[in-house]
Amino acid sequence: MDLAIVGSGSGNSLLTPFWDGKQVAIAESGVFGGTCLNVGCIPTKMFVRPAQLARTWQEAEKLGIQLPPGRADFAAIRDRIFARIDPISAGGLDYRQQADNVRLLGRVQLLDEHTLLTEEGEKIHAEQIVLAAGSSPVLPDIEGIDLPGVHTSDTIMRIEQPRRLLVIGAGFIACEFASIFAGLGTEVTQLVRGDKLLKYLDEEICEAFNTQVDWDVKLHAEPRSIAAGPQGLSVRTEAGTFTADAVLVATGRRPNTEFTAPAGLDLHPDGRLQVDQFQRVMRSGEPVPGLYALGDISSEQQLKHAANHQARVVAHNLEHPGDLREVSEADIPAAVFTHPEIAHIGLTEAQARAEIGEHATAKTQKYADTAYGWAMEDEQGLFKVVADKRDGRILGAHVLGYEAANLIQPLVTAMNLGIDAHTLARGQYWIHPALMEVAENALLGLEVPESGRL
Ligand SMILES: Cc1cc2nc3c(=O)[nH]c(=O)nc-3n(C[C@H](O)[C@H](O)[C@H](O)COP(=O)(O)OP(=O)(O)OC[C@H]3O[C@@H](n4cnc5c(N)ncnc54)[C@H](O)[C@@H]3O)c2cc1C
Ligand SMILES: NC(=O)c1ccc[n+]([C@@H]2O[C@H](COP(=O)([O-])OP(=O)(O)OC[C@H]3O[C@@H](n4cnc5c(N)ncnc54)[C@H](O)[C@@H]3O)[C@@H](O)[C@H]2O)c1
Repeated sequence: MDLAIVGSGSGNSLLTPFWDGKQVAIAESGVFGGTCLNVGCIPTKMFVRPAQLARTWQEAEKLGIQLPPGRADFAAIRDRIFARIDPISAGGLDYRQQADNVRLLGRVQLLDEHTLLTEEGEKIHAEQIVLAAGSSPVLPDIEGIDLPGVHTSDTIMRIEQPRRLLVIGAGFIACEFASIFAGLGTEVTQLVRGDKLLKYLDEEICEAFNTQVDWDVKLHAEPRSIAAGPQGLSVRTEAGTFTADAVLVATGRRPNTEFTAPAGLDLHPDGRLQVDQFQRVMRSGEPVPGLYALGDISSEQQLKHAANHQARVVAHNLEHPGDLREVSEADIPAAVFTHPEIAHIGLTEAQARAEIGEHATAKTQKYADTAYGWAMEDEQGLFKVVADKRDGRILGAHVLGYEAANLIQPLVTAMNLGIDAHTLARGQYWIHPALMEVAENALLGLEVPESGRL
């Protein structure tokens, strides 16, 4: 083989026309297409949109429009989503099966940098290998975790709508599903081990999010056990026992590295593979030529746009071993598609103050204080920018509210392309009275040097 790829998620995008006519193997132990397509970003966001629509009657009422509260047909939504997604996965698999030069394998082990071992005991030799095997949910080791009705993100989207749902965890996945099911009419109780949801956020945004969510949250409620009874599934915690028809466990994801154990590769303390700036996998502190990794198996941020960028770098490096390209060191933005929505990039205000002390400046602009915010009668939205007073360098941006994931993008552009805060604010026209003016106003509120632009 010229190339073997483990994982058909982001790994599947590596097969550019360069590989036509060369011998390639793709190993996939699960559903073709990986997490994002089948059980991750795409189906979740296809549930987020109807959950948002089901909530619009509340905003409409504020503006003088009486709409009936949204009533979701969960089964129809679920079936529509998977009727669209499942054929894409099946089509992707079929396309690879039809290709003369591609061999499809099931679960494999990595024996060394050139050898995979299939479950049937066949050794596959490849000149170059890419490890793109992703990550899997981590489950707490408690009694009842394997009861029917206890789900992870891998299964929760295919169930019948529960009347009551318990969500365990306080991260991205737990919050997004709590928001989806609450929007679609399920009674959601989120059980949180610590004292807040999404604790890694900028403090001000975190506090606003925690006070604005429209489902029930129980803090200091680490699960001890789960039991099935006549009323449903009961989760016992130090804050009491909670009962529902289904339980979602969203307590983190672990990189899938077990299959690489025979090859003795270097791991970070959090379990992901160590890679160098060219995405080459490390062993005994040295990069292994021709062995690459990308995506959740080696990324600090388990995000699809990070995996996609790394896949472009790896695709180049596989094709040009004598002209390796480095992965970008730019800050990676992220969004949490909850109600309210959140987006962020770079340093929080507290992190900036810890790094540069009094040189840090921050400005939070409320959506409510812009013209479009008046039109929306918005009471929730916040747009925060963190910068360095000395040169106006933008260090971070944190947005909470309507369309946060879209509204943050100019700040991502500025940070990635090195545009300072005043130049970003005054170096362009901002359409009036679009909601995007909230970013302009936040930028103009920072204590930063003027760029000379008016
Ligand atoms: C519920 C959920 C929502 C998400 N939402 C977002 C979002 O909105 N935005 C965002 O940016 N990110 C989101 N993510 C994260 C995103 O899905 C992942 O970062 C991304 O899909 C990782 O891609 P990957 O190519 O590394 O791995 P995957 O797409 O997981 O591909 C790895 C594949 O390798 C296979 N595999 C594993 N071991 C072996 C083996 N030994 N042999 C053969 N095959 C093997 C697996 O079956 C899997 O199909 C979400 C994740 C989840 C779970
Ligand atoms: N919109 C997005 O971009 C998006 C959406 C979903 C997932 N993701 C990616 O997937 C990754 C994994 O998401 P996640 O939410 O599973 O992980 P996470 O690490 O963000 O959150 C895990 C949560 O589980 C809690 N927890 C851990 N062990 C526990 C235990 N024993 N009992 C109770 N609580 C426990 C933690 O305190 C934390 O709140 C994210 O880091 C993110 O990169 C991204």
